[in-house]
Amino acid sequence: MTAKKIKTAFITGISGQDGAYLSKLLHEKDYKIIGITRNNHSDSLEKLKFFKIEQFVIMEECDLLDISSVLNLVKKYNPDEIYNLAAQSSVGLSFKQPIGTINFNIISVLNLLEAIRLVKNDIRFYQASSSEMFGKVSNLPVHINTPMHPLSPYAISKASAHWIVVNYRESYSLFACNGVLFNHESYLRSNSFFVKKVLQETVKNRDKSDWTLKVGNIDIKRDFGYSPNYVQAMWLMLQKNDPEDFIICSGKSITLRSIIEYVFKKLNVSLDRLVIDNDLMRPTDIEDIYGDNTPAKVKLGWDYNLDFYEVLDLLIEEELSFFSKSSNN
Ligand SMILES: C[C@H]1O[C@H](OP(=O)(O)OP(=O)(O)OC[C@H]2O[C@@H](n3cnc4c(=O)[nH]c(N)nc43)[C@H](O)[C@@H]2O)[C@@H](O)[C@@H](O)C1=O
Repeated sequence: MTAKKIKTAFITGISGQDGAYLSKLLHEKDYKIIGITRNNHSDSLEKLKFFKIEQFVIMEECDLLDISSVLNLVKKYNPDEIYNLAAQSSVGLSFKQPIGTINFNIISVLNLLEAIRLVKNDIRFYQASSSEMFGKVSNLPVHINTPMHPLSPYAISKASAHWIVVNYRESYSLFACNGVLFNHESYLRSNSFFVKKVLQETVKNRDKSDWTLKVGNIDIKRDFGYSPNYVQAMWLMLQKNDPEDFIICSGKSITLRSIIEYVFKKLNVSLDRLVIDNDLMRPTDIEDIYGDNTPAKVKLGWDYNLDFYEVLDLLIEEELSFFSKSSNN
């Protein structure tokens, strides 16, 4: 009997929410995981520590804007798969730092694809593409071929990176594909994002008499899902016989206001605590967006049927439980 080959995977952006859930998944599948971060600070390991898997990940510091560093790393480990999750991922920040966002989110992808092309062209490449690139859509649900009208520097950077991946696939026959993920949340989401901010602030401050929740435009709609399930789709995409781009979403949009109302009601918080702050509004924002996940379900066998209110129930429970643990310490 031949021994099963251990696969090696690079995960760029391993310190984020998806990096942690994907590491957990690949660890369960016996991968050798190389985690790539911009700087090897101890806080890069925080989310891996949450799952107690930090000792199973080899961490490497690498500036993805520097092609020599990327080439050296690919030569050193000869990975089978690269999951590119690294990005300046905040849409809001991209309005303040458009050049940095566009520069990093495009050149890092080009460098990784060039390294694959030059060093080992059978490495399978996953790009974290984003629903933001569709922007101002006139027909819903969004499909993979829906025309793009990006509404932010972040969205422009993700649209460019998306087409670079398609171009490398078509020009050099690389196994490179885009997972176009819609908003997806979890306990490990950074608190600069809307859902985590609402949950964390409300759980932490609900008993304080002078606390208010300040938010921007909440009369818009988004298609929200659950991160642990979305990273499964990333892995499934790289196990297919042929590379293909997929929309990964729940298929339904809900208003941000309804999320706040739901969380406040569950936690017995009065809506008087809600304050709309114009400083938190973006120059442009998507009014409503949701996608069609049928191809992912049919062709990848991706299983997703969660309603976002079910996800919220789970997240509220987790937030309450970790908050009470941290207050008791
Ligand atoms: C798919 C996409 O998903 C994420 O991008 P995002 O949609 O910008 O995520 P968010 O949670 O920051 O905003 C969601 C919505 O909520 C509105 N909003 C209102 N009030 C606040 C507020 O107070 N804070 C924030 N952050 N947003 C607010 C805000 O204007 C926006 O319409 C990233 O993963 C990104 O990398 C990605 O690819």
